[in-house]
This record gives sequence, structure tokens and C-alpha cells, in this order.
Amino acid sequence: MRYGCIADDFTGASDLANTLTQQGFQVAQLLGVPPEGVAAPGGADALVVALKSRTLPAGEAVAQSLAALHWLQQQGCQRFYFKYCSTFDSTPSGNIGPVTEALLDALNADWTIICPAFPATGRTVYQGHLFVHGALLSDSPMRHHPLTPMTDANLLRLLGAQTQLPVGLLPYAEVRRGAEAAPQALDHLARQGRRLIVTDALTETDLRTLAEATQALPLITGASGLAVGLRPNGSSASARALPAPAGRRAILSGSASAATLEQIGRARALMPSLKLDVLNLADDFEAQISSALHWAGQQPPDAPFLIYGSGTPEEVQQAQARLGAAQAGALLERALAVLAGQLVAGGVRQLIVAGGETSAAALQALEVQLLHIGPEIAPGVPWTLAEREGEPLYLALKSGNFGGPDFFLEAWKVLEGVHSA
Ligand SMILES: Nc1ncnc2c1ncn2[C@@H]1O[C@H](COP(=O)(O)OP(=O)(O)O)[C@@H](O)[C@H]1O
Ligand SMILES: O=C(O)[C@@H](O)C(=O)COP(=O)(O)O
Repeated sequence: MRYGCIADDFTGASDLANTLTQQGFQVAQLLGVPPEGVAAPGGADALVVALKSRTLPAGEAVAQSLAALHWLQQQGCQRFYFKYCSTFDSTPSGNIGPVTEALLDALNADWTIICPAFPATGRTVYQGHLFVHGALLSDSPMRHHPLTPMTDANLLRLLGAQTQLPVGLLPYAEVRRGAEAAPQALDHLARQGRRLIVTDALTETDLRTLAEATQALPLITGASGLAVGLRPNGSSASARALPAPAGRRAILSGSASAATLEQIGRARALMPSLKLDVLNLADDFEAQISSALHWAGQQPPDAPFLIYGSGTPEEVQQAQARLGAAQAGALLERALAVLAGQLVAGGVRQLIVAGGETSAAALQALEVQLLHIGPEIAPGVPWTLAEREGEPLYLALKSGNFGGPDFFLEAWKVLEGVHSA
């Protein structure tokens, strides 16, 4: 059986692709919905379509997700996984509720689970409330996110604002009873008419229970944690031979998440770095880009360098007050996307991009369509391999709040371990 996965952003897609790879799946990550008539790579038993749909108006997110579903069905996928953020990043009007509803309808399915827990990165769900490293989501740095500030940790209330579908809760007491008891409790909720069932989960054992209890459902939804309970039907995929890394190394960051800001702080002390000012970009985009490219050209060719626009919550607020939240975000994304294109054209072959929206913008500019999953750098962040103009390009798409403080310094060491030709 082939799994078809739809992810609402690019970092989230590589996060899920990474977890599936670790479970033994042979995974292909597609960037955007491939055009009609383009087939998935043979041999892949899990396909992950990465969308940039998290912050779109709900109707557009639904349309893109249904197009992805349609393509995945054409590729022979029979079970589906809607991947959203482990911090439930969404706007008040969507898109997790409306997309799940549309996928359920398209698959003629009655109900599914809502499972954002991802214990490997500190995300747990208890009594329907989402915690980040032990703090309620609404007390975590996610309350300051530039595009999707999360100020409520109650998943039932968040979903209730996004969809009319009846929402229920599978509480921890039921999950803890294991895979033999949980299906009964889920069925009971479904018979009461609950169509979106939020599932408590604190550990990977809980996630395995939930994956097993829902194995007959055509659609499951969650962060990538739930995938620890999935197994490919055939024998496990053997590791793909990867080319030895070559070329220049660069980091581009548009993530203003707390973990990224700390990672930038550490990296700045040890590698050349350049900060882009969003307000300067608004005043003279072309001049800012050419001066950043000039700066990059002057850095030592054998060491990584960092270009970032990531602002503190105060800086983000300032830029948003002048430009508007969506416009400020889009401007910085466009700048980093142009830089990604120019830097790769100039010889960068190992590139880290921090930020989900930022990664999507950068990869769209690079016109990359397919990623193979390489070694894991940190939970939820693998190195991936793309081919561009016949040459290998290593890419790491780092979710805002993933990775330890030295991520930007240590990620390269993981690639140094790749020696095969
Ligand atoms: N200084 C800033 N001013 C305004 N917007 C910013 C600033 N820094 C980052 N942003 C915007 O915040 C958004 C961050 O989203 P994203 O790239 O998905 O990062 P994350 O993975 O941390 O969520 C992007 O649209 C980015 O352009
Ligand atoms: O599930 C997660 O937390 C990530 O896979 C993810 O989706 C993060 O999104 P960004 O923080 O916007 O990169």
C-alpha cells in the first residue's frame, strides 16, 4: 500500500518525510502538486506533497489540498495523512479544520483523529491542550509568531473556530489503555457523531497506540509524531547512496521563532553573518539584494555564512506596523528567495533554509520539484538531496522551533559523514 501525505508547509513536509524514512518507508517529497501526467518516482511507498498552504485563505488551502489528494490518488495511494504543525499553526479562520473536512468528504470518510503531539520535540497533548516543552502553547514563544500567533492551547476550541464539524476528545485515560481498548473508545465517540477527534498523547508509545487504533481509517491527521506508528507493507527501504557533498555552504533564515533566534545568536559568533532589515528592503529592494550578494561573494569560499532577516518580536512588530503583517513577511520571503536563487547560481551546493514559509519561497525560486531524504540532523530536520541542472544540491529545511542551539554550526558535520559517490 502506498501512503499519500499532504503537508501544509515545506519544513513540515521534510519533517514527516524524515519520520517515515526512519520507519523504513522509501519516501519521495514533492514540492507543490506535480502537473497532471507527471508520475511519482517508482519504488516510493510514501509520497509527501509539500504545499505552502498554512496561511492562505481557507478556500485556497482547501483547493490546493484537494488537488494534492487527487494527484496522490492517481499515483495509487490508498491511505492519506494530512500533516500540519506540531504547534497547530493556523489562522483563526483555518486551515486545519477546513482542509481536514474537505479531505474527509472527498474520501467519503466519517471521522478522523487530530494528533499534533510530537514528543521528540517536546510537543504533548493532555486533556485536549497542547504543550510545548511543558508550557501551554499559549505561554510558549509561539504566541509571538509573525503570521500565526498561537494564543490558545485548547485544541477543541481552536478547531471549533475553524470548522462546524463536531469535535471530540479521546482523553489520556483511554489512550493509555493501549491499542486493544482505544479503538472501542474512538468508535464510541464516532457513533456519537464526533468527526474530528482530538487525541491526547504524551509519549511515542501513545502515538503507536493511536496509529494502530486508526489503521483502518482512510485519513489520519497530525504532526509527524504519529508516523512513528506506521510501517511500510514491504521490506524496509535500503539507504539511498548519496553523493559526497561539495560546493559552498550557506544559511538563509526568515524564521523569527525563538529557537532560530538562539541558533542565529550562536552562529553569528563563529561565522560571517549579514542581517537584512525588512524596512530597508521595503525602501530599496534591489540595492539591498545586490549589496547582500556582494557581501556573500567576499566571504571565504570554504566556510559557511549566514544571511538572515529574522527579527525579535519587537522588530517584527515594528516592520508589521509599517508594512502590514502579510506584506512584511512576504517581502522578506521574496528577498531570501531571490538570494537562494543567486547563491545557488553562484556555487552554493549545501544550503540550510530556516523557516517553513521561507523554505517554500526559496525552493519555489530554485524550481526544485523533488527531494530525497538524507541523514537526520535533529528531530524533524533531515538533510535532503535535490538535483538541479544535473548537479546535486543539499538542502536542509529547518522548522522554526526545531534544532538545538548549535544547529547552524553542527548541521554540516552530519553531511561530512556522507562519503559514497
Ligand atoms: N523581522 C521581520 N519582520 C517581519 N516579518 C518577519 C521578520 N522576520 C521574519 N518574518 C516573517 O515571519 C515569517 C516566519 O515564518 P516561517 O518562515 O514559516 O518561519 P517559522 O518556521 O519560524 O514559522 C515569514 O513570513 C518571515 O518573512
Ligand atoms: O510539526 C512541526 O512542528 C513542523 O514540522 C512544522 O510544521 C513547523 O513549521 P514551521 O515552524 O513554520 O517551520
